Amino acid sequence: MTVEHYLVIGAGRMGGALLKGWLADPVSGVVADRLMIIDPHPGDDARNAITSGAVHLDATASDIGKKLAKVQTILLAIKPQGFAEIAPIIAPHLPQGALVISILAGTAMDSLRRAFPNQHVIRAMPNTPAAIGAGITAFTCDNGVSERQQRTAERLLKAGGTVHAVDSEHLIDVVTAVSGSGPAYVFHMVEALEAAAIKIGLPETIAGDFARQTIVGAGALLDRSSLSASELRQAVTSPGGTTQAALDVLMPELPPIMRETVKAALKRAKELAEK
Ligand SMILES: NC(=O)C1=CN([C@@H]2O[C@H](COP(=O)(O)OP(=O)(O)OC[C@H]3O[C@@H](n4cnc5c(N)ncnc54)[C@H](OP(=O)(O)O)[C@@H]3O)[C@@H](O)[C@H]2O)C=CC1
Ligand SMILES: O=C(O)[C@@H]1CCC=N1
Repeated sequence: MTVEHYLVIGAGRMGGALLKGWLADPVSGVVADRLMIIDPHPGDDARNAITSGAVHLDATASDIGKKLAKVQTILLAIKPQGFAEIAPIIAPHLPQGALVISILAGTAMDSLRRAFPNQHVIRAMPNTPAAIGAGITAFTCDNGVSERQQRTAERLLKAGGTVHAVDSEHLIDVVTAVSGSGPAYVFHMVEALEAAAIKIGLPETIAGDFARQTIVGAGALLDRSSLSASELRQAVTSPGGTTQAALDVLMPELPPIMRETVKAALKRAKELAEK
């Protein structure tokens, strides 16, 4: 059986979250001493992995080709803006037929294919809850990705939570706007609830706690309950009560704002693809 070697290019917040998830999950098949990291300033999770035996590589070192000769699977997790600079430095040293999994928002399959002409490419869109196995990821395969490579990608992405294969690249951009960026929408809701709580008189010392735990508790209930979000909302809402009064304000406003929110993210993904 071939022993798989993995490379992470860009181990900041998202690359770090994923590699932390891999190392915590034996099913991922990734162990520290078969993991290589290229990142001039790796984040905390990657630094911990390096302490545990992962190899920190310098992409410009003269022996980089020798070091990368055994790599079969590469996670590309740099900022989209850095892609044009780093891809030509690394691609010539990657083994022919290796799998490149890109999580770059808006970087099109076409650009990835051109940058890695001798490799096979998967575009995936995870989210930061992957760091605790509670993420959701969509991925799509380019032509030429083998079934074994698709299984490898699913195994790696599943260490971060739920995984869905989608058959169009456009859906990766759509998912980016929904779940990729989505945790930020929820965190902003906590910020807004905290600010509103202070405004109506909750002391600043405890307002953050009440706002945060409201979202944490509601999320956990949503996770564990068999009821839909709509049914759980109705369970809070007594006819003629306080929640009804609140939702009379919120419900007409939030759906159009949410629509504009995801549309702005999708538009930006398409703009990034044109750069
Ligand atoms: N954050 C998120 O929620 C999600 C992000 N993504 C995608 O993941 C990618 C990374 O985002 P995120 O983790 O937030 O960004 P970060 O900035 O946290 O991570 C990127 C890392 O890449 C490093 N880096 C910069 N230049 C190079 C280089 N030439 N070679 C190797 N590494 C380099 C950065 O170092 P330095 O800090 O020194 O620049 C940094 O550590 C993006 O493409 C984004 O679209 C996808 C889904 C969700
Ligand atoms: O903001 C971004 O562009 C990335 C993609 C999804 C989440 N963060």
